[in-house]
Amino acid sequence: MTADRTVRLFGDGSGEFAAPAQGPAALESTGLTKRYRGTWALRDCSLSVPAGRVVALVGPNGAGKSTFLHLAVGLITPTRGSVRVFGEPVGQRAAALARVAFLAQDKPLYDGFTVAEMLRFGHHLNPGWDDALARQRLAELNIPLNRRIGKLSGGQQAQVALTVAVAKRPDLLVMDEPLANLDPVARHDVMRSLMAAVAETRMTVVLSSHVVSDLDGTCDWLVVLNRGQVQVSGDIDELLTAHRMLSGPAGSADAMAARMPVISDSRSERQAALLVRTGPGAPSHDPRWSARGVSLEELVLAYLRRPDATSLPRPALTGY
Ligand SMILES: Nc1ncnc2c1ncn2[C@@H]1O[C@H](COP(=O)(O)OP(=O)(O)OP(=O)(O)O)[C@@H](O)[C@H]1O
Repeated sequence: MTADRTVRLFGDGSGEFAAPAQGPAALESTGLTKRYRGTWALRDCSLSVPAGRVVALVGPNGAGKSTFLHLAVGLITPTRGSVRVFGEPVGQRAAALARVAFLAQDKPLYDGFTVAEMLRFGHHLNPGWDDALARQRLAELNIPLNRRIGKLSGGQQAQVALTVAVAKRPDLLVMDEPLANLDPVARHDVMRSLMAAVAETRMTVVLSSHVVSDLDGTCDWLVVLNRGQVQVSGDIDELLTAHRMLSGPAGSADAMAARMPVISDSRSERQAALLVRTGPGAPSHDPRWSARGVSLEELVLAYLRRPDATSLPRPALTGY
């Protein structure tokens, strides 16, 4: 028996990752499918997010992000498949949802309440409420308790909504577009205060966003949803390590592209740039070609432009 129960399945150059196998996943979906009348909002989504991660759920409009998050917190029921939170099936046991806080796209605040009244409301509804944490956060943010929610700026409202969610002391915090409608400074402030809360509470966070650059440097796990399907799920550092941008003569681009999975391929008359997935089994480079690392944004955009390309974990083998 090895101490690390993760079994690495690298070796064939496919660049696919083994899923970590320690403890129950914070969030796990199996064949998750949701159909609204004629629309398949989500199709056969299987993924697993380890506990303690900060997960970026990205995808274009209509990709199924909100549907996935609503299924994960039991607000809607799947057409097929299932979701588990810390090993407990969502929808069958209240225990799963007691550990979850959900921040919906339209922030769940009451404009007519003062901030203090909002805290009292949160306290009343949540047995695990941490009032000291809520008040400390709001004091640090200089948000007055006697101000009506409707009179706060958009950024302050987002901070109050985040504070209410964090004060529930969830093990899993799920947020649907928490940065939508915020200016760049407010987006940065909300992410910074989210990271402070994560450092303090060690909760797992899943947040959706359109703006990948907002998530870069703060999230450590990436899920890309596209057209209702999971295209990418994995540790961001591992994903970045496993992808390279290759540049070289267009004349030998076909030969290079045949060697490894190409996620994006852009060519001019003389030059070619290939974003590829490499792996330990990948062949060494042709000296006429140069390679560089990719940014998270480049990686996400490349996959979104190639809906048929995937980078998903293989099943982890435990106990061997
Ligand atoms: N209640 C509903 N009834 C019918 N169709 C729906 C419903 N909710 C979502 N859909 C459809 O399901 C698909 C996925 O929608 P969803 O809102 O989950 O995507 P999204 O990635 O969150 O999009 P956005 O980034 O625009 O918020 C879309 O085609 C949408 O029109």
